[in-house]
Amino acid sequence: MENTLQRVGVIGGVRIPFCRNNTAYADVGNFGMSVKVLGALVERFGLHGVELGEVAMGAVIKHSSEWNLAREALLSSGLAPTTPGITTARACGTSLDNAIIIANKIATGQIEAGIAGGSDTTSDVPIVYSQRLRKRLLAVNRAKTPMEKLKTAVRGFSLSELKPSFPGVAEPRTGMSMGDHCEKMAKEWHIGRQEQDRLALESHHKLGTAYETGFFEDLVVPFRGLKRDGFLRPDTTMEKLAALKPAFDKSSGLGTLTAGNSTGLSDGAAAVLLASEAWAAKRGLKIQAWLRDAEVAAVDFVHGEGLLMAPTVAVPRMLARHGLTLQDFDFYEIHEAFAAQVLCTLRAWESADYCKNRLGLDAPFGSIDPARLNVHGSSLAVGHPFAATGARIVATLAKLLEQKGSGRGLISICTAGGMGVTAILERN
Ligand SMILES: CC(=O)SCCNC(=O)CCNC(=O)[C@H](O)C(C)(C)COP(=O)(O)OP(=O)(O)OC[C@H]1O[C@@H](n2cnc3c(N)ncnc32)[C@H](O)[C@@H]1OP(=O)(O)O
Repeated sequence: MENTLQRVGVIGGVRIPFCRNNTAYADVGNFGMSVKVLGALVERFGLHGVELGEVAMGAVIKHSSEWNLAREALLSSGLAPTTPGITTARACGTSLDNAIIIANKIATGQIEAGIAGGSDTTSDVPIVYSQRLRKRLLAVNRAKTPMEKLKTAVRGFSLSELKPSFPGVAEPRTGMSMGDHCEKMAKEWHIGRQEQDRLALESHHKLGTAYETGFFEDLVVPFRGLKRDGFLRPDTTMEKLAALKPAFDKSSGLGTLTAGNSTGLSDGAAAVLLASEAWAAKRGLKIQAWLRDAEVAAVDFVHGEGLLMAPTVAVPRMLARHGLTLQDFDFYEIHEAFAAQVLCTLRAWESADYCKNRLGLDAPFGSIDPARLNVHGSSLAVGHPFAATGARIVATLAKLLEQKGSGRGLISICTAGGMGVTAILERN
C-alpha cells in the first residue's frame, strides 16, 4: 500500500462583516451566521447540490444544542445533504485548524474538497445554572405524575439555585483574563503603550484602505445591513487612542492594554473552500494558493510562560522542516488578539536569549519587514469572533498571494489555553 500526498489548494473564502457584540447580529447566533457564510461560498463557487468530502466548522462560545453545528448549517446551505460535517473547537485557532483538518484529508486522498470555517457570537452566550438546579429539573422531567413533579420542584428549593453562571474570557487554570495575561506579557517584553497604539492605528488605516480599493469585494458578503466591519475606525488617531484608559491593569498606573489596542468582543463567521488540483480543474475553479504545511504548539503558561506566546514556538518548528527562515515570506498574517501579542511575538524572535534558551536556535530567528505584516489590517480593526478568525486570515492571504502572482505567506494565531496554530500558504 502506498500513500502519495497531493497538493491542497485554497479556492477562496468569504466572511460576513464582523461586528461588535449586541449590535447587528445580536439575534442571529452561530447557526444563522454559519449558514450565511456557507451559502455564500455555495453561491460564489457554484456548489448547489454538490457533495463535498467534509465541512469542518466550529464555534468557541456555543449552546449545547449547537453540538452538531457544521452538519446542521450545511444542511441549510445548498450543499448536497450527503455532505458530512464535523464541529470542532480550538479557541481562536478553530477555523485555521479546520483548514488543516480539511487539507490533511485532501492531501492523503480521503476527500477531494471541503470547507473549513467558524463562527462566534458574544451576544447570545450559553448561560449555565447551578448543578443543583440542573439536577432538580432533570428529576422533575423524570417524575411520572403532576403531583410528583410539583413535589420534586419545590422540595428543599433555595433561591440560590437560580444564580446563573456566565461564560468569560478567563483562563480556568489562572483565573486571569486573556487581557490580564497579555498585559503581563507586555510588561515582561517591555512593550510600550505607544507602539501598541501605533499598531492598532495602522490596522484601522490599512483595513480602511483595503475596503476603499475593493480588496474585500468578493471576500466580504453584506449581512443584516452591514457592508463593512463594525469595528473599523479609519478616522482614529494616535491622540484618540492615547486618551483611552487601561482596560485590564486599571489601578497600578502601569497598564498599557486599552479598548483601542485590544480586540473587541465580536460576532461573525467566515469559511473557505479547499480542494485538490484535480477537483478544482474538473469544476473550472482556480487555485489562489497552496496550503503547504501547518504546526501547532503549546506553552506552559501555568508555570510562567506567556499565555499567548505559543506561535513563537510553532513557527520555527514548521519552518525548520522546510529549511526556511523567518525572512523567506512575502506576507505575515499575525492575528492581532492584542497589539501587545503581536509585538511580544516579534520581540521574542529577535531575542538571542529567548531563541537560544526557549526555542533551541543557534541564532535569533530575526526580524520581519513591517511593511509585509497584516497588509490589509487584522483583528484589531476587523474584529475577532474567535472561531472565525482563522478562515478570515486564510481567505485574505490566499487572495493576496493570487494578486501578487507568486510568493509565500505565514499565518500565526495565538489561542486561549496557551496554544498557537500556524500555517504556510504559497503560490508559485
Ligand atoms: C487568543 C486571543 O485572541 S485572546 C483575545 C480574546 N479576546 C478578548 O479577550 C477580548 C478582549 N476585549 C475586551 O474584553 C473588551 O473589548 C475590552 C475590555 C478591551 C473593552 O471593552 P469596552 O470598554 O466595552 O470597549 P468599548 O468598545 O466600549 O470601548 C471603550 C471606549 O474606547 C473607545 N475606542 C475603542 N476603540 C477605539 C479606537 N480604535 N479609537 C478610538 N476610540 C476607541 C470606544 O469608543 C469607547 O469610548 P466611549 O467609552 O467614549 O464610548
